[in-house]
Order: sequence, then structure tokens, then C-alpha cells
Amino acid sequence: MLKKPLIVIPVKGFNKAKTRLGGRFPPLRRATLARRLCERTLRFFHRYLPEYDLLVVTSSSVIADLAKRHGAQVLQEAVAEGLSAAAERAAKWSQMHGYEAQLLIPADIAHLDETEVRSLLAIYSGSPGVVLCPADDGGTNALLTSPPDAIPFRFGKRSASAHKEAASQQGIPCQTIELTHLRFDLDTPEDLDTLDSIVQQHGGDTPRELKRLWKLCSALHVTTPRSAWMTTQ
Ligand SMILES: Nc1nc2c(ncn2[C@@H]2O[C@H](COP(=O)(O)OP(=O)(O)OP(=O)(O)O)[C@@H](O)[C@H]2O)c(=O)[nH]1
Ligand SMILES: O=C(O)[C@H](O)COP(=O)(O)O
Repeated sequence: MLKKPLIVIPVKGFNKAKTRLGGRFPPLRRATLARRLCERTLRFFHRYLPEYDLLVVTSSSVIADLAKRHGAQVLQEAVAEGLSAAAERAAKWSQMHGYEAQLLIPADIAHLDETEVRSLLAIYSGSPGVVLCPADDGGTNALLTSPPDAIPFRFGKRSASAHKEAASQQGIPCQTIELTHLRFDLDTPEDLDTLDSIVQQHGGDTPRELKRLWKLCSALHVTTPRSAWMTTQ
């Protein structure tokens, strides 16, 4: 029987995360947001895809403990060297532990939806190849690689195109799947505005996960002018 892909969640230390939201949240609140995003991601996989093994890659012992409490295995980095390095490290680990594929998902997706994630995983056939879901900004919000190290990881700006190009260079197929919710990660102030617009537009019909995230962001939002809290850093 085909072994299920390993789900890999890379998580940067909370106090170093979400820096692009620095204009909206001061450091401690950014860390709170990063923690909550991470917790809901771990909870999602533990609850809705329990038959898949989960690996958290992190340099933080706090995150390592959190991951273990959610049933994940942990690959501890000495230092955070960026997302591509974390993905590469995970790929080595996956292969060493007998996985024929890995699915990397960042810990900042606004709304993880079981049907979407399962539809992506259903594309996996066991043959060499790549399946990816692009982010709205051209990044990569899900990257399934078979074998785990099928391509060199190229996270960063416009990484979806870079990953497609990498697959083409390796001569392996790359399938792109456009998933409405999975495309949306919370990176920038514009993403916060998008979240706000979705909630305003859908009102009571807003998916519960998005509504909860919106409430959290609203509670963390500092109404004091940015310049005021910046001078206290
Ligand atoms: N293990 C590990 N995870 C990382 C690293 N860099 C980013 N990540 C994770 O990769 C995912 C996407 O992160 P980004 O959006 O690039 O970074 P971020 O910290 O969330 O936000 P910015 O500071 O604004 O870039 C998140 O789950 C991060 O925690 C790293 O060096 N090591
Ligand atoms: O593709 C990427 O590099 C990752 O998704 C992170 O990028 P983003 O968080 O900036 O979209």
C-alpha cells in the first residue's frame, strides 16, 4: 500500500515571525498572532487529517513542545535559516524515515479547509512529481513533493513560478491546484484588509475560522498611531 505523504509544517520562532505586519501590530502582539496561527494549524491537522503523520520543523523549543502536544513529530533546527532550508531539512528527514512524499504547508493560512487539503492530497499517485497551490501573492502555500527532495526548494517572492520551473528543470510533472482558501495566507497589511473585507462582505455567513481570526486580529490591533508604539521599541 502507498505510504501517505508526511505533512510538514515549518514554524519560525514566534518572536521573529510576521515582521511584515509590523506596521499594524507591535512585536508582542505579532508573536501572539504567530502563536495562534500555529496552534490552529496544528489543531486542524490533528483533528481533520489524523491519519497523516505530522512533522514540525522549528528552532524553538517552545514550538517543539507545542507541536508534541498536538501529536506532531519535531525536527529541531539549530537556527532558523529560512523556509527553503527548513523544507530541505524536512525532505532529508522524510526520506530517512521512509516517506515517499511530503506536503509542506506554512503555519499562516487564514482558513484551512479539510476538503481542499484532501483534494490536493488526492492528486498524489506515488509517481515522481510536484503538486502546488499558489498563494495570492505568487508564493507557494502548499507544496507536495514526491520524492520529498524532488526539486530544490525556492521559497521567497514568486516561489510558485520558481517551483514550477524547478520541476521542469528536473523533468518531472508539476500540477497546480487553485484552492480558494489555501491561496490566502496572512503576510501583509493588505492581507489583513482582505480579511476585513471578506468579513464585512459575508457578515453572518463568514466561515467560522475566518471570523475567529478576524476577531483575534481586531483585538490585537493597536489603535495608537504607529509612530507612538514604534518609539517605545
Ligand atoms: N522552521 C522554519 N520555518 C520558517 C522559517 N522561515 C519561515 N518559516 C515558516 O514558514 C511559514 C511562512 O513564513 P513567512 O510568511 O515567510 O514568514 P513569517 O515569519 O510568517 O512572516 P515575515 O516575518 O513577515 O516574513 C511560516 O509557517 C513560518 O513560521 C525558518 O527559517 N525556519
Ligand atoms: O512561497 C513562499 O515563499 C511562502 O509561501 C512564503 O511566502 P509568503 O508567506 O510571502 O507568501
